[in-house]
Amino acid sequence: MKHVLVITGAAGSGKTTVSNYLSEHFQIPRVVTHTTRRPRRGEVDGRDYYFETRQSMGQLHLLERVEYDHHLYGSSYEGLQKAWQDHDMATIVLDTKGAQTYHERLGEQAVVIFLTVTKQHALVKRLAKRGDLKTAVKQRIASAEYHRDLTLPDELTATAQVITNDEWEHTQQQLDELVQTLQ
Ligand SMILES: Nc1ncnc2c1ncn2[C@@H]1O[C@H](COP(=O)(O)OP(=O)(O)OP(=O)(O)O)[C@@H](O)[C@H]1O
Ligand SMILES: Nc1nc2c(ncn2[C@@H]2O[C@H](COP(=O)(O)O)[C@@H](O)[C@H]2O)c(=O)[nH]1
Repeated sequence: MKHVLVITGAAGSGKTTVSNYLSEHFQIPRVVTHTTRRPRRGEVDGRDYYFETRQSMGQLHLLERVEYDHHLYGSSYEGLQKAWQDHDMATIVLDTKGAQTYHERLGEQAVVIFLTVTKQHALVKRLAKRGDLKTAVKQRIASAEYHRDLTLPDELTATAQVITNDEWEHTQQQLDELVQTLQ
């Protein structure tokens, strides 16, 4: 059975870091999603996201679409099929609303990983350390979506793999174990 590892959690919890690790160490491809937000420093169109306008976003054939911190984000079934073409596993980085949609639509094929940290203030520190502009961090942590994504939705508590990403070595160990069980 093909699987998609749906990596979710609050901003700064380490979703992209986890996806990059799985790509580098296990060659698991990431589904590139679409957004109307502007690229951050170093982000590349087609690698990190497909950067869209509201108009071009409206023309896409999407599996799900959300509004997060005043911007649109969406992922397509075609993107998932493309990642699955040569691999039995793929990753996708989503907010918790998107993670619920994948759980509902794909059932057991969607393995949800919810990332959290013990101390919430670590998230803000990590966003600043990543180089995000102060104003962008302020806006992000003031958003309703940021607060919502600090908690795993009730619908996912029975099935999601919860990883407390305080110490990277421990996170890595849990990811290695998870990948082994799915291979
Ligand atoms: N266990 C960890 N310990 C310390 N720093 C970490 C850890 N995991 C990730 N980071 C760092 O935290 C920052 C945020 O990580 P990342 O970009 O992966 O978060 P994210 O959940 O994808 O955030 P966003 O939703 O805002 O895109 C990065 O600079 C990353 O290197
Ligand atoms: N439901 C979806 N969520 C998505 C998608 N692509 C990214 N995301 C999530 O949005 C927030 C904000 O991302 P950022 O890159 O601006 O920090 C974050 O939680 C992402 O995981 C998507 O296609 N659908």
